[in-house]
Amino acid sequence: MTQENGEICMEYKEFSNGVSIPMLGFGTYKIDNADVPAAIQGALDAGYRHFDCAHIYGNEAAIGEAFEKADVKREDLFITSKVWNADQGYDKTLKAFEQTIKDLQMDYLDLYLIHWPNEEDFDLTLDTWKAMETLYKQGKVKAIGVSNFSEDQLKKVFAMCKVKPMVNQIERHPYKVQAELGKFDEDNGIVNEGYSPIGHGHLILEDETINKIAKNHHKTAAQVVLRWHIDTGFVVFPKSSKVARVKENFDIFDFNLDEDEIKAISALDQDKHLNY
Ligand SMILES: NC(=O)C1=CN([C@@H]2O[C@H](COP(=O)(O)OP(=O)(O)OC[C@H]3O[C@@H](n4cnc5c(N)ncnc54)[C@H](OP(=O)(O)O)[C@@H]3O)[C@@H](O)[C@H]2O)C=CC1
Ligand SMILES: O=C1CO[C@H](CO)[C@@H](O)[C@@H]1O
Repeated sequence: MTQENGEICMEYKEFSNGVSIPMLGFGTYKIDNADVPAAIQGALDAGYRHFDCAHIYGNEAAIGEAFEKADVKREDLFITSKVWNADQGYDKTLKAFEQTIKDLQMDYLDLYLIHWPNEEDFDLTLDTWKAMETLYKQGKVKAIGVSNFSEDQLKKVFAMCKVKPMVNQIERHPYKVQAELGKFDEDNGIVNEGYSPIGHGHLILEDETINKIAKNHHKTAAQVVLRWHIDTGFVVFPKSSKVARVKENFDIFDFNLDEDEIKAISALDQDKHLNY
């Protein structure tokens, strides 16, 4: 669905509880505190309203400060954060959440995620999920989900949960298409989010096939890759500290890829991890 939001053109995806998320957001990993004010203002000016944050990124307080100073209403923003590995467990998660909303200067989050599963002690992760459910029931978060979870780990959550995860945020780009897990998520009513959507700045933007398609559309390789994500149902949030790129990455709502182009990009899959 495309919506005209004043001047802003955006596509949205709906969670199983009816809450909708803008399919294009802004990633905040590796944005230095000193660069946060300009980055957040630049992203707002370009039209972004969805911001992907995390306690471990070390910049939530600076991001909160930037929103406080910006001319934007809280209800117009979609804010995600994630509970870090060291904060897993029921009580620690509730405490970590309070720290995150204090840093962000907000009284609720739109989406809260478990950042990583604990593979050695998955019971701890299941306790963490119980805390996510508590936050959801208390109305402190509009939606809850996970990140970096496999199909097996999701099945273990399904077996104990009262509220199913609404999101799985996973590494995803043309060299790591995640077809199987993406389909599993979709079949189970979980919205897919793709992190490092342009390969964390590695390789993807030099790819010959992608550049050929980009040339045909008079678009850049980054724009074509972001369009591919959205056309294949993934929510994305590229990061850039450069104003021109922040704008370029948002300028993807005036074209679509045809079926052959989508197939050609998906065929580039090498199951290659690029988030290094
Ligand atoms: N859940 C998880 O475990 C993880 C979640 N994430 C989330 O995903 C977000 C995005 O992923 P990230 O790893 O940052 O990688 P991205 O795929 O967004 O790539 C970011 C890199 O690409 C460069 N770049 C951005 N736009 C362009 C462009 N148009 N042309 C050329 N280069 C460009 C940036 O450089 P420059 O800034 O210099 O422009 C930066 O080096 C993160 O910020 C974070 O919010 C990321 C990793 C793990
Ligand atoms: O989101 C991410 C980026 O930062 C973290 C580490 O600092 C990663 O582990 C994580 O996946």
